Amino acid sequence: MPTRVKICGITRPQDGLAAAAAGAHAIGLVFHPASPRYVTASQARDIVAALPPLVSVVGLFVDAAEGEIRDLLAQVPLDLIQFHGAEPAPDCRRFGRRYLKALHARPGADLAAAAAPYDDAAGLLLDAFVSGVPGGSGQTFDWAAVPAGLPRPLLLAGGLDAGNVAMAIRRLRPWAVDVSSGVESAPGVKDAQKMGMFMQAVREGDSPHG
Ligand SMILES: O=C(O)c1ccccc1N[C@@H]1O[C@H](COP(=O)(O)O)[C@@H](O)[C@H]1O
Repeated sequence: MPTRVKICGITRPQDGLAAAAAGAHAIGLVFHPASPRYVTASQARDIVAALPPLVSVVGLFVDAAEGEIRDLLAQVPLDLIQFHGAEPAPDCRRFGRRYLKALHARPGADLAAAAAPYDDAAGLLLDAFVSGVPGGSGQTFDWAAVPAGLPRPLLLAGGLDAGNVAMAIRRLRPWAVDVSSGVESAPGVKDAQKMGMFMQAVREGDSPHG
């Protein structure tokens, strides 16, 4: 099965289109105001409207208030919600939507234990832990910390780029990889060439001859 790719932190319709043209299966929209990739509901709607069909749209929140998330869900057609903070499982479930739960690979963390409560998640996304930065840090983490038997499909994130993603895929065989800063020319501005090179590297990681 080819590794799925989510390109996160799309802020402009042309970047969403370029991600889809490069072959991304999903794009991520960041609804965390402190992020350089933050988009409003209106910007998000414009990005979604420009996308071709069959590209999934993931809305990313970091410890957002329930009302804020409900408000967004009413305004923007999202396929999945990504919870990228310290949201407990009941808070992720209460919207009745498919969700991804991000877990941060703090040194020494027991990721299998951290994952256990999210047994109804559509997927578990593992990202680097960087103090004070919830995500989009461009930092990798020690892939040896990834547990063998996660209860849900693994989405690998954290500092991926065209130079390391093939190695990550060969080593961990994740269901999907998720990239943000590794395919940018500046924070929040995606680079079509880097996205193309990333997709090519994913194919190399998937290839038995790679
Ligand atoms: O992208 C962001 O700005 C962001 C902000 C807050 C939480 C999560 C965020 N992005 C997620 O972080 C991972 C890793 O990013 P990177 O590739 O290391 O830059 C990314 O895949 C997003 O899902």
